[in-house]
Amino acid sequence: MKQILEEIIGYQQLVVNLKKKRMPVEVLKSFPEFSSPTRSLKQAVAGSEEGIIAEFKRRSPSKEAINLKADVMNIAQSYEKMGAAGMSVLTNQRYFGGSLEDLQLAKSVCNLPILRKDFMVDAYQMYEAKAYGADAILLIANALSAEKLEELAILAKELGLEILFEIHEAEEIQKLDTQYIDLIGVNNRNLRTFEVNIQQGLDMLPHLPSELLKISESGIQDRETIQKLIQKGFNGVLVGEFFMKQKVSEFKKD
Ligand SMILES: O=C(O)c1ccccc1NCC(=O)[C@H](O)[C@H](O)COP(=O)(O)O
Repeated sequence: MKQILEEIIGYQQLVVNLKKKRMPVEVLKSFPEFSSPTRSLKQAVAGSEEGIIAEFKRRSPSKEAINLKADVMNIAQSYEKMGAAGMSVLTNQRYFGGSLEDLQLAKSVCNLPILRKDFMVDAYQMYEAKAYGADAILLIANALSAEKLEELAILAKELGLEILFEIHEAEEIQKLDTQYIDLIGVNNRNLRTFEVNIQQGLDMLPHLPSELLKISESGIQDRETIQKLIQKGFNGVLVGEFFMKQKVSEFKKD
């Protein structure tokens, strides 16, 4: 059976090829956000105590429905009030129920830097991310070759987008030169098996470049775990399901 990561990447390339015809890069370049300054996710995380990147996620391949009726504008404003350093918006429709319009709406109602959380496989998606208001993009180490990662990283930088470089194992850090990396995301979820192991992420900390900000991603289900991860040396956390399952009135500062 084809594993989910390969399936998503294959699907993504098909969608990108269709989108390139429907909305050429030249059109994306005419969007107002394309020429607007970006907000720095890196600085926001560095300047915040817990470095929370709160994610907007309606559903997922591992959990299916999480919060299907969630209102992105309401959630974006609530994340900002809660004191999040940044917001992550899943823009993949088929697997996560998200869209670029969600990203655009989130950007329009809050001052948080916004990460486009998606499976980036093609230069076109960098232009798209910038046009719809992203401040940072995700590059997943084990989804692409080192050559492709570098090609996309160079373009992202040219467009003023920051890069969250996601790894699942310490050696994957070598796939992209650190000059391109703004934040390292250590994914606690194995994207092939969906197994979550927060301790494995913690064990990787001493093997990662000390000068880079480190974010623990996925499977974080309570405040105590956030505090533990920060105490042990992560600069921030990326949390989706835990927040998306709460009522916005329950979001707390600590
Ligand atoms: O969340 C999934 O099931 C998933 C499956 C396959 C590829 C990626 C997946 N998630 C993307 C993410 O990176 C997470 O949404 C993010 O780290 C937040 O995770 P969580 O706090 O567990 O919702």
